Amino acid sequence: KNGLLSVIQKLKGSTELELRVVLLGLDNAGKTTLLKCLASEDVNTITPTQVSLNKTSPAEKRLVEIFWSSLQCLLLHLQVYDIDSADKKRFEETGLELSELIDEENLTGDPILIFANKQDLGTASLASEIAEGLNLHTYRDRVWQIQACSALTGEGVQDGMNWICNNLVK
Ligand SMILES: Nc1nc2c(ncn2[C@@H]2O[C@H](COP(=O)(O)OP(=O)(O)OP(=O)(O)O)[C@@H](O)[C@H]2O)c(=O)[nH]1
Ligand SMILES: [Mg+2]
Repeated sequence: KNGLLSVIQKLKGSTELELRVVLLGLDNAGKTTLLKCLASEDVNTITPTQVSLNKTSPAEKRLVEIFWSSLQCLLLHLQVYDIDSADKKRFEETGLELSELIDEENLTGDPILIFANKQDLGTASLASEIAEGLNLHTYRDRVWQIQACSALTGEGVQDGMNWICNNLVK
C-alpha cells in the first residue's frame, strides 16, 4: 500500500512504461533509510541503486545522467542545528548540486520531487524555507514538488510517492 510497489501497480497495463526513479542526495541525507522504508513491502523486482552526489566517480555521474531521464527524486538532508555554519554550508552544497542537475540538457522537463527529510527532528527546516533557499520558484519549466518527510518514521513518504505516481501517469 505504500511506496514504490503501489506506483508500479497503478502503472500496470501500461506495459511499455518503464519506471525509473533516481534517488539522489548528499551523503547522510537519508537515501538508504528511505529505500528501506519503501522496500518494507515485497519489491523483488526492484534493484535499488543509490548515489551520494558529492561522492560520485565520473562513471557514476554518467550513470546518474542516464537514469535521470524519467524522474528525479532528490532527497535532501536539511536538518539545521541552530543555523550552525557547518549546516549552512551543506545547504548551499545541496542547492548547487540541484541547480547543476536541473541545468543538465538531457533532463529538461522532468518532474522533480524533493524530499525534505528528517522532519521528525525539531531542528529541521520547514519545506517552505527549503523551497525558498533552493530558489525552486525560479525553475519555471519544471513540475516540482517539495515534500516534508521522515524516512525514519515513514511520515510524508506516501504523499511523495503519490505525487510521483500522479506525475508519471500524466
Ligand atoms: N531523525 C532522522 N534520522 C534519519 C532520517 N533519515 C535518515 N536518518 C539518519 O541519518 C543517517 C544517514 O542516513 P542514511 O540513510 O545512511 O543516509 P544516506 O543518504 O544513505 O548516506 P550515504 O550512503 O552516506 O550517502 C542515519 O543515521 C539515519 O538513521 C530521518 O528521517 N530522521
Ligand atoms: Mg546510503
